[in-house]
Amino acid sequence: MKHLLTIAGSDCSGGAGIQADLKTFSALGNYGMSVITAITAQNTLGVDAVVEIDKAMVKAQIDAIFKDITVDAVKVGMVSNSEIIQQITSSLLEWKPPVIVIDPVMVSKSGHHLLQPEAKNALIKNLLPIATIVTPNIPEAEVILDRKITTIEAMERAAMDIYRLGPKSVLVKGGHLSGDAVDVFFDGVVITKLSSPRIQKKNTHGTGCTLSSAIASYLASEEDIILAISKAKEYVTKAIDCGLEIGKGVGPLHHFHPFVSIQDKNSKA
Ligand SMILES: Nc1ncnc2c1ncn2[C@@H]1O[C@H](COP(=O)(O)OP(=O)(O)OP(=O)(O)O)[C@@H](O)[C@H]1O
Ligand SMILES: Cc1ncc(COP(=O)(O)O)c(N)n1
Repeated sequence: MKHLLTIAGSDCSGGAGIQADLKTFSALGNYGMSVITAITAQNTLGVDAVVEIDKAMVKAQIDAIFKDITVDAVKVGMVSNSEIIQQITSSLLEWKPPVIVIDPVMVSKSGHHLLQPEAKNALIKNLLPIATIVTPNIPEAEVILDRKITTIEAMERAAMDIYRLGPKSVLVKGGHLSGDAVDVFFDGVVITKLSSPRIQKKNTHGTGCTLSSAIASYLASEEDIILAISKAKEYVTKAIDCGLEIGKGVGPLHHFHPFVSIQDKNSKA
């Protein structure tokens, strides 16, 4: 069992953020821990309110974990503002976890800004360079590079250009294009495309959070990075396929234990 830490925002409705991350860590057999950067009041319909946590409290949470417990991998999600970003960066540089997955969360599926506009540069200058892998979706890659991305070829160029900003590798996620769900990975040498059939289901709240947490889980187990991403994509694909009809809007994914078949889980859902 590996020790996984998520540094992210809380989603009280349980579909995204810290809650999705912890469910993913557990489903993949790991011990999950959390540092909360913001509390959101949200549900399957949208985000009603956000309270950011003071950077001193973010630091205190990180220190409390690292001075006591070995951390095998960290996933960073919603980070809100530049003060919190700078704090997380300096804390991670101090404690040096072996794996850092950065999911540069900017806007919720429902359209609410989760990263303040002033924080974009801090995210690019501070957090991206310490990432083992950064996992932008297409709208996030567009904000990072300040240009439109509408094709898989443009995703490939985007992965290479984001790599130049300093992360060890980049995965540009294709959930926002049409056709097959194709993600593009670049490790500085080779482009690898990972494709899965697009599932025509509406309950996809928290797909990005789930994928990045699953990547962190598999990297903690020292999987080869392409194998880790492939396994994580397989996990998120199954979780979308079993998405739950909970709430009146875009419902959450179903986090299931890999040893339990989807059919068993469906009959219980
Ligand atoms: N309908 C779908 N069918 C199959 N795979 C999907 C679908 N939607 C997204 N994916 C996959 O889910 C993963 C997350 O991608 P996506 O682009 O949705 O991230 P995201 O926008 O950051 O998610 P979110 O903001 O909902 O957390 C990727 O591997 C993507 O290819
Ligand atoms: C706390 C938090 N973190 C991340 C997301 C992104 O997830 P989605 O794009 O599915 O809304 C979210 N809605 N809330």
